Amino acid sequence: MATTAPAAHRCSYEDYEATAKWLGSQTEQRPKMAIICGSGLGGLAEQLENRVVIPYRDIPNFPQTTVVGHQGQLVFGTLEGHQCVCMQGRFHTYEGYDVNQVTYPVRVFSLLGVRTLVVTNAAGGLNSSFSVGDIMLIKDHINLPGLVGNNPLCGPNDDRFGERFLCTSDAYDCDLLALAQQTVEKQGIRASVHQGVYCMVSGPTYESIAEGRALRTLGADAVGMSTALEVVVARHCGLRVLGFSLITNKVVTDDRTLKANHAEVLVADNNRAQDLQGLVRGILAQMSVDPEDL
Ligand SMILES: O=P(O)(O)O[C@H]1O[C@H](CO)[C@@H](O)[C@H]1O
Ligand code: HPA
Repeated sequence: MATTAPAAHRCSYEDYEATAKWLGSQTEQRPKMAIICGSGLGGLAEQLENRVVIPYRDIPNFPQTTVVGHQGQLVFGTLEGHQCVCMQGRFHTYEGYDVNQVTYPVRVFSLLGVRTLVVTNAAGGLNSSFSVGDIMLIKDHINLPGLVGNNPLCGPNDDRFGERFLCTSDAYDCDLLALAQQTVEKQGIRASVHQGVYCMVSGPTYESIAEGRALRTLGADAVGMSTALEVVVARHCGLRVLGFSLITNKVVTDDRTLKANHAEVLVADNNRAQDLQGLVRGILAQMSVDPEDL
């Protein structure tokens, strides 16, 4: 039987606007910051004050989450003085969504007034100095799907969002990264936090031994099945980006008896998600709050 990639799901500017307008009618909160919670990392959204929770199923044009560890709701609220909107659950291409659906919320957030995107993910460690439970501050990415044509910016460019040819050499904001590193020093957690390169693959297969080795040779420190597409779209609409990977497993690069699995990913999240939450909160506490948020 022939298999085909999901047909391109074109979203018009009016679709994004309609979703943003609907969300704007559900809450008076106007967040300047959006946080995407990775697999098993939705706990951050529980920490928001003045929470307004909106299930994805109620939101016009929104996809639905299908992966264990991704709840499927937006949570508006305040974290360390910043008005935020958290995605408790994200979308992946391996679920059958195309790149425009996976990144749909990011453009909606930009229309809502969001200026900073914080992305988090669960990732497999490729760098041999990383341990399970470590945090990686993302300093750069390899957008493997994008490099071979599955880039959300392919197709007609909508200048209302951004320019045709996007530069991604500065995708992860240097100032935010420096602030994150300062917070790491302040919290005394330097031994378990690293800076590194995230490689996005499409999944849902975990890497073969040869693939794991190849990704390491390419220069990746961690690998996952998300994030890069969201970051590309965020940068296209001019958002600043700060990214974190929680290293939930070591990518198998030699021992054939070891097998990665999603249960192991969620267990590691469960054990270490609070460290990541503490770091994100510490960074936000040091970021100046937009006067409009007060
Ligand atoms: O990137 P997030 O959504 O955190 O999830 C990661 O964990 C899942 C695999 O265990 C994949 O979805 C991978 O991308
Ligand atoms: N590979 C790809 N994606 C992942 C992994 C992994 O080892 N762990 C969590 N997400």
